[in-house]
Amino acid sequence: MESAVIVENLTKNYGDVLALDHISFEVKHGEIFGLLGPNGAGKTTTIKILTGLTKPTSGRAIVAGFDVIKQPNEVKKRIGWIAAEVIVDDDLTAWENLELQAKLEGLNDWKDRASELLKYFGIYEFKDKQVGKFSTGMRKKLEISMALLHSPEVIFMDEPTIGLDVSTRKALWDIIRQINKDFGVSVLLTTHYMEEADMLCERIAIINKGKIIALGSPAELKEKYGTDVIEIDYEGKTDQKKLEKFGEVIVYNGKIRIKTNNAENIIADVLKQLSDLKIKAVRINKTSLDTVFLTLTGTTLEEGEFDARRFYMTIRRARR
Ligand SMILES: Nc1ncnc2c1ncn2[C@@H]1O[C@H](COP(=O)(O)OP(=O)(O)OP(=O)(O)O)[C@@H](O)[C@H]1O
Repeated sequence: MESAVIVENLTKNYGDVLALDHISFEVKHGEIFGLLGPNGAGKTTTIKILTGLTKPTSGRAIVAGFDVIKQPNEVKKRIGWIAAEVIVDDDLTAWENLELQAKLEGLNDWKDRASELLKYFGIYEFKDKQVGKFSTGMRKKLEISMALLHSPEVIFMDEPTIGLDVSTRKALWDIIRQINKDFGVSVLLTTHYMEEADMLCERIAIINKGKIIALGSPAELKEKYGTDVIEIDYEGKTDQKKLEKFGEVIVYNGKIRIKTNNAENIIADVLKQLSDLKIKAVRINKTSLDTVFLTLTGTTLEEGEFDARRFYMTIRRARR
C-alpha cells in the first residue's frame, strides 16, 4: 500500500528565503511521524504545503493517495489539521463548534460521529457548555474531535503541545497514541521538543534550515549519532588542545563541551586537566535526541534558533 504521505524534493522559496530545500520523506500508514527542528527550520511550511494552504516552489507531495497540487480537494477530504494556536470558538458550545466544523467540511451525517467522539474523549456531558469555560486539556480534546469528525486518514499537528504544562502535554501524548491506534489515523506532527519526538514518534526527520539532516527511529538516530556530552561551565582561560584526547571538544561562551562514549569514566581526568580553572558547573548529558542534534548541527535545539518572542506570541494567541 502506498504511504500515507510521500514528499519528494519539496522546495519552497519565500522571495529570497529558502524555507525548504529539497526535502523528501514518507509517512507510513498508521505511523506517528515527527518533524523535529528549531524555529524557522521549515516545519510549518511543510505542513502548510501538505494541507494545501500554500504551494511549493518545486517538488511533489502525495497525501492519502492524492497530489496536493493537482488534487487539493481530494486531499482536504482525507486530512485533519490541528494548528499550534487554538482554533475553537470560545463563545460557542462544544456542540456548536462541532456543528460549525461539519458545515465547513460539508458534512451532513455528522451528529452520531460527533457524539461518539465526545464520549470517546470523556467530554460528552459538557457538550452544551461554552468552550470559554473549558480547561486547556478539554479544549484540546474538542479540537481533536473536530479534526476527526470527517474520519480523516491523516492528521497533521503543528506543535501540538506548545505552551502546555507538563502534565497536560503528557496527557495529550496519550491521546495522540490512542487516536492513532483506535482510529487507525496516521499522524504527522511537528515539534521542537526532543522529548516529545522521542516519546511519541515511531520515526522522525530532523529538520534544520530547510533541510532534512537525519531520518529514522529515535533509537536508530541515537545509535548512529548519539554520544554522551560532558558540559562544563567555567571561568578563566582554557587550552582546548589539552582536552582533545578525551573526544571532540567545543569551547565557547564560557562552556566546554566534550563528546565521548564514556562520560562517567573520564570525568575525573577531565576535571584534573582543568584544575587551573574556576569550574562553575559540570553536567553529563547521556545520549538523547538532544545530543543527536548537537552532533549533527554543533548546537543544541534550545540554543539553535529558539525564538522566545514568537513562542510567547503563540501562547498568548492560544490563551485568547
Ligand atoms: N510567509 C512567509 N514569508 C516570508 N518568509 C517566511 C514566510 N513563512 C515562513 N518564512 C520563513 O521561512 C523559514 C521557515 O519557516 P517555518 O515557519 O516553516 O519554520 P518552522 O520550522 O515552522 O518554525 P516556526 O516554529 O517558527 O514556525 C523561516 O526562515 C521563516 O522566516
